Amino acid sequence: MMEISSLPISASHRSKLLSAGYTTLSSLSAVSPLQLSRDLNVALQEAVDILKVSSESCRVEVQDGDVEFCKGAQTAWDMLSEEQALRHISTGSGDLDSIFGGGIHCKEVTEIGGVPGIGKTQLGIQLAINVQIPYDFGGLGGKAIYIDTEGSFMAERAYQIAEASIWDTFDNFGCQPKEIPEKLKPESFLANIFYFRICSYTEQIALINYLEQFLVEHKDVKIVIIDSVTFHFRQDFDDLAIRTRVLGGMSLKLMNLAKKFSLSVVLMNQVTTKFTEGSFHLTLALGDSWSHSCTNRVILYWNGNDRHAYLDKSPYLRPASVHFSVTGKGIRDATSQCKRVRMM
Ligand SMILES: Nc1ncnc2c1ncn2[C@@H]1O[C@H](COP(=O)(O)OP(=O)(O)OP(=O)(O)O)[C@@H](O)[C@H]1O
Repeated sequence: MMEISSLPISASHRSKLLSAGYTTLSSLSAVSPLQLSRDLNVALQEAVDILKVSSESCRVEVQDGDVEFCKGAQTAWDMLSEEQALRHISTGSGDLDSIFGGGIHCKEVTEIGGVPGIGKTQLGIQLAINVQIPYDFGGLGGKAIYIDTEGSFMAERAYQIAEASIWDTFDNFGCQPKEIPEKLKPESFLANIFYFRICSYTEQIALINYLEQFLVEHKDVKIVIIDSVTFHFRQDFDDLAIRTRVLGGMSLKLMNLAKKFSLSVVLMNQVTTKFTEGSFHLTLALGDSWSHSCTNRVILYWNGNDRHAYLDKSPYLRPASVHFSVTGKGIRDATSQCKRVRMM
């Protein structure tokens, strides 16, 4: 029977496992991440990572070529406890976080739709920064992948948002500027965003197929942002049936990655106008063919001069609408005074 000593994990995790009585891999097969994090007194994410390594090492050859995974059963109570213990990624606005149920959830695909200029890219950059807030300061201490299909990501803007986010986080904890650790500089935050510029739908499909390998090599990535997910599919695809099939496959892959790597996938999407019941409504680009692609969907829209967000789809939260703003510091609770015409 395989021993804990053969697991490719850190020496400190190995000794914590042994001290807590986990001596064989099979002793880990039925334990939930939450239970393990309590037993070992480590962060939930560390427990998830240990269990992932353990289940990978626990593959047994059953017959010629057949491989089976030894996995313990998980109860609904374990699932709920895990979900409650998982940290969410803050949008920078408490109000906006509230309609997502406390921020953007890991293990889920969240779609954010809106008209040009409403702030989708700003929100994407903010999330790529906020996912890096250290664990001790209420964040995930993760890294980000930013897949830019439109060329709208601005590194200079990311620097500004990082500076403000670092300052606000430490300020909330009553820290003085000199107490901010050296490694928590905007430069380091930018260095933790893996940026991919995509210029066609074939590049996008190829990158999504490659993502799993990249994530295996970069396990600390906790968010993948695609801005915007449908841009090249709207521009370059003529055959609608094939487009629907390709998009369906892509969204399934993204959902699986979110679950497997316990990370959040955020898909930015354009909205278009649709004429129904005698009036124009805003609908997400690619409409019905794309409607099952995400777990949660939020639509950003103008209401007079104000930016609002509407929770359009969620498996467990009721529809809600909040006011938010885009400021020099990034996404914040509403204060915006900018002038716009009503669009929804
Ligand atoms: N430094 C800043 N200070 C305040 N507001 C800003 C700043 N930078 C950008 N904005 C606001 O964000 C808007 C642009 O938002 P963003 O690029 O995120 O829109 P978008 O929804 O991604 O649009 P598109 O679909 O065209 O990419 C600007 O019009 C401006 O109102």
